[in-house]
Amino acid sequence: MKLKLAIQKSGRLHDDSIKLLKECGIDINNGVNRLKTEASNFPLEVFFLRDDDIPQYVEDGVADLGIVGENVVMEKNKQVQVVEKLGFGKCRLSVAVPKAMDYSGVQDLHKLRIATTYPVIVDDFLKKNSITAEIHEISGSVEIAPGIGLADAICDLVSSGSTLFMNGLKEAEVILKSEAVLIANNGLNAAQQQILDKLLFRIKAVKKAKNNKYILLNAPNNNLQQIISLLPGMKSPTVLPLAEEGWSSVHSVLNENDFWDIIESLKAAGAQGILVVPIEKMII
Ligand SMILES: Nc1ncnc2c1ncn2[C@@H]1O[C@H](COP(=O)(O)OP(=O)(O)OP(=O)(O)O)[C@@H](O)[C@H]1O
Ligand SMILES: O=P(O)(O)OC[C@H]1O[C@H](OP(=O)(O)OP(=O)(O)O)[C@H](O)[C@@H]1O
Ligand SMILES: [Mg+2]
Repeated sequence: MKLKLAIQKSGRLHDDSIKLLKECGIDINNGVNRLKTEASNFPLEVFFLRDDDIPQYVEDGVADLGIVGENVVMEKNKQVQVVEKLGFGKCRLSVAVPKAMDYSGVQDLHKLRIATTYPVIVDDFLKKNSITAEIHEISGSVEIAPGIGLADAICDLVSSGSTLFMNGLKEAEVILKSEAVLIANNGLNAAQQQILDKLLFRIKAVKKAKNNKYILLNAPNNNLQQIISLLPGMKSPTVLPLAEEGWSSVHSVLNENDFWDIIESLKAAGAQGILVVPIEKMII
């Protein structure tokens, strides 16, 4: 028994999808132009496909699992379950208008022609806001549409905003925020579910590790309690005596988000020789 996983053949999600599998300890041979491969050390077969097709394949059971953006899951609207957010491919789907346009709110989209590759999501957004506009579906290079007179506004993915900027557009409305997700067929049997659980266990350990750092520091014993109180740790920090009298080595795990604030407080409390090390896997 093997699970079949569909990932993007090439494009924004390809490399990170392969990297995630590697970090999960799954070896796949993804030679150039291969459209299908098997993991050598995990019950997984990998298909390389256009991302737009992945939700349909997962609904049909041609693939059991898929890695796609939430934007594609919403647009395709197939019967699949989203099992895990993967933390990469982060972007937003936004409406953008020409920089010179006087835009003050969604009502300004009324009667405009909007070019997009996301007609379903845009239609839904317009309906929810009671706006009547003309959706012009195109399959790529969306940002160029207003500049060549094809549309008055667009709806497309944005991350840095540089594509909008280069095409003389400005972001007007964020319709949704998206990242890559693992989707699964709704009818997995018990044996398939067991493999998925095994994969999910590894993905969660990799994700957790990415959000955390291992920290080591030297603390003067006379301020040890204060320094320990600043460090959460998985259970509680490890404290070891240093060879030099009056000092201890303190080890702990810190969340990336709290990181800089805590480092500053630690320094202020007399901590020295602070080392911060990435964690490869983290199992709680
Ligand atoms: N600029 C971006 N920054 C971050 N993530 C992005 C960005 N653009 C797209 N993505 C995410 O990556 C996914 C794939 O984007 P890509 O541009 O490679 O799609 P595509 O051109 O439709 O590829 P395909 O050839 O597979 O159909 C998008 O659906 C989205 O979830
Ligand atoms: O805000 P930015 O950082 O500029 O990113 C946004 C651009 O990225 C995506 O296209 P991509 O570069 O993946 O090319 P594509 O047209 O081949 O999908 C998206 O369709 C936007 O055009
Ligand atoms: Mg596509």
